[in-house]
Amino acid sequence: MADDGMLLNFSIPDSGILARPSFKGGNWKDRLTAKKAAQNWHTKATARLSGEKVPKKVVDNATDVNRTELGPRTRRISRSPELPEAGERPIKRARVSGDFRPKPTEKADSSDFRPQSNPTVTKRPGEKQDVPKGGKQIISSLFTYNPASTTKPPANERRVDDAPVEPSNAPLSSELDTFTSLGISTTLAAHLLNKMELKAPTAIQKAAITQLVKDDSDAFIQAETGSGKTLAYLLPIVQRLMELSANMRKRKVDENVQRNSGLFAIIMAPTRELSKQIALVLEKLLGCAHWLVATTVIGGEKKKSEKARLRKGINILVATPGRLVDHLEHTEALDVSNVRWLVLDEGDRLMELGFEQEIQKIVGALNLRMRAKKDDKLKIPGLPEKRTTVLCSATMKMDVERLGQISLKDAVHIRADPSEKGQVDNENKDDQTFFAPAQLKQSYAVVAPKLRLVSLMSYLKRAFARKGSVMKAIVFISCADSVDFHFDMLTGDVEQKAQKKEDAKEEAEDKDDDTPEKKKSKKAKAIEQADPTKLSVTHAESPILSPKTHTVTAYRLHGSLQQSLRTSTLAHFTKNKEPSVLIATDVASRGLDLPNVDLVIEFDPAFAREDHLHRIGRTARAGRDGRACIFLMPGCEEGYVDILKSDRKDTETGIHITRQDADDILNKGLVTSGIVDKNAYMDKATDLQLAVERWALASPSRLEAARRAFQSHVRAYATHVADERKYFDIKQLHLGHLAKAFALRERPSGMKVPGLRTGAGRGDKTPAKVRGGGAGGAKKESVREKDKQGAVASVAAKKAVDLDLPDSHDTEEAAKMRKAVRAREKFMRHAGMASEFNLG
Ligand SMILES: Nc1ncnc2c1ncn2[C@@H]1O[C@H](COP(=O)(O)OP(=O)(O)OP(=O)(O)O)[C@@H](O)[C@H]1O
Repeated sequence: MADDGMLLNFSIPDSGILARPSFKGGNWKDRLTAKKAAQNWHTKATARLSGEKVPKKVVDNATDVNRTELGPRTRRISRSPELPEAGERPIKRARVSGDFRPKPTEKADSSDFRPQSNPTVTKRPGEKQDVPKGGKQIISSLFTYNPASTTKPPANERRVDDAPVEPSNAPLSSELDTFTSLGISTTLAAHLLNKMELKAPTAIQKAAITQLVKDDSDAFIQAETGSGKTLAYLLPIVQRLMELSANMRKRKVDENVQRNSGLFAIIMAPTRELSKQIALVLEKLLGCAHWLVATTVIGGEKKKSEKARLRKGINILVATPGRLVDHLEHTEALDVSNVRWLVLDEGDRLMELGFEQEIQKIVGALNLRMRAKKDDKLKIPGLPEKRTTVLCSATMKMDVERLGQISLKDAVHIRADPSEKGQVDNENKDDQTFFAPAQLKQSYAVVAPKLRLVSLMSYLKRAFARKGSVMKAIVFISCADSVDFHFDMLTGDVEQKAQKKEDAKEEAEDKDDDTPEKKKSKKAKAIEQADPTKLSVTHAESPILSPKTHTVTAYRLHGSLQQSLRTSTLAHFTKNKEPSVLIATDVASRGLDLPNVDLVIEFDPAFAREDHLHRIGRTARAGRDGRACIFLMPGCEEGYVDILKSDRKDTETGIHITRQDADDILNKGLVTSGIVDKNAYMDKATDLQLAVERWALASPSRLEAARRAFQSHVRAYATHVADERKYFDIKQLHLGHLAKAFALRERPSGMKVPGLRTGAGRGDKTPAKVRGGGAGGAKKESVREKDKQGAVASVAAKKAVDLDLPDSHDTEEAAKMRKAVRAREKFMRHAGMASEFNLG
């Protein structure tokens, strides 16, 4: 080639072509990594240029640096020669929020938590993101580092769904078992059949009616949930009052019993909901004896209108104990001298809530006024001489015995023996336990803490996927804050379907004159307003649970809601004929008869076995089918299965209880049939989790609600009864993982919730993840001692969570609960049981 005289300028700067760049941007770790990597590359390149051999150590160092700083997923990048060019931004972490996808084959070999300094959460215009203190968020994989299950499902486990079981609480089927054969009048029996569609009595009704219609002895009725105990005591009372009326007519004393003839029966129940429910059944029953008048006196209602009703005259009264005492002391018109039937429904709960003193007062007042009336010439003819007291309770625990001592005398023990249905069973006095209905199909789900939220949603999505398969479900949660969080999440636009639609619409008609700032603030306001964290909203459509074909409505219920709201929520849920789910605390676990509940989910296990039986007893009532599932975490909680297996008495090895695992639940709930990728559920679950996290981060009030829910949940966890705390050991709880189930991306230790009491049971400085191991016996002991002291000091606070104490509304129940807590605390101090803050 000819030389055309061109000169090439190869002059190089003094610093040389391999100048070290200065690094800007990223955090200090990233800058250090990039600097070291570039340094290494520089050394190698200089060596190569000068024809030297590259020292092996340098190569290894580079790899090591990148391995330590960038984590295992970036190893491939660090080994490649694509090191940062001079002036380029350093290598970024591979896993960032938003584009994070778990690899099914991923091996857990580094820290699960990856702090993100710049989370790439999609921020909608106008949305605020409350980034935790220090700007760090933890976005961990759902499917790594989960604790392994300690138990294995038996290989040949029989599916309980397939096994036919005879219902244990159904009406009796023999032709001989009719209401009339028990001593109920044909008028009343006809009314039961025609107006209430009740053909035959249940076993406990048969036993109780037979006894109470003919005898004035006191009685203790014990039967399983949904077996018709309410009618078992109401029917004999109404029957006896109808007879009294007939007697008056016969003797020409009067036409009938009138409302001003006197108060003859008092029914006491521990909660307002239960009182109202009993009053409703009674009202239906009195449809055939309209001259008999019943009413309720319960806390939370207007005393003035109650007084007015009492003044007009009443024959049967349904009451909560506190309000009744109030009227006994302050309402002159309330004359109890004719009371001949006193029923204490849910006796164990009455005692648990600390109503002992009130009951003592009531029984004392009844005795006193009855005695005073004995010689009265105006006595009603046919009225029994003696008062019959009936105590209903599922269990015969110590406190029920105490209640019996206060109120009963030579009582007959009435229980329906499954072997001889309808018999009064006086033999089995030692049998103090009670069982779940036989036809109830039970299962347990072993779900790691991180997977709890997505598993619950997945479970519910599947349950409601087909209209008609599940019409009503109840999800039990340990505390009110957590109920609020889950309700808000289920009714929120988590997947932002509505938001996306609105955005598109707004973009299309973006003709208004608002400045961008104005638009932004409008949107932020709208997001805040749409937030259902306001307590006045107790039911709403659940977009996330509603399939395309139908709508699912979510409800919430807990003790911190105003009474009127609780009542209207329950009424709405009861009347709703469409699929619906009630998220509730134990306020809904006792006695409530909510029709057509097909499924009960114990998302948080109950604080005691009795409560668990009451909860699952909201389904499978009066012979109907029902399903119940309890969520347990891998580890010590799995031991609780033994307790669940003892739920029925008539099997030697315990009941069959089906096991479900999280992957199975996620697969069935999130993956549409036909998808062959067996790990597709992981992607779906991750997307769902991220959607919920983004939703929670999008509003400060939601984030605060999530934090509050998490902290209250942890406190409530510490209040399981002493006997069962080996299964629910707070020291085994992985708080970091659990926080993920509340859509939180921050370390539990740094979490601050305004207005929430500091951690009960341990000092604030105790590490978030409290584990037994580590620092040796002395330290462990001191932590335990601290726990103990904290526990005792805050016993009331713990119990407040346990009992779902309303914070601000000083309701009758709340006052009772506090009183009970104080009484127990005192008792425990005397008995030297300081560490036992939750007696079963
Ligand atoms: N003889 C009967 N035939 C059919 N259904 C009945 C009969 N008696 C009661 N029921 C129905 O059974 C359901 C449960 O009744 P109830 O609430 O009295 O049960 P319970 O034993 O008090 O339950 P819990 O222990 O949960 O309070 C109600 O819906 C009621 O209408």
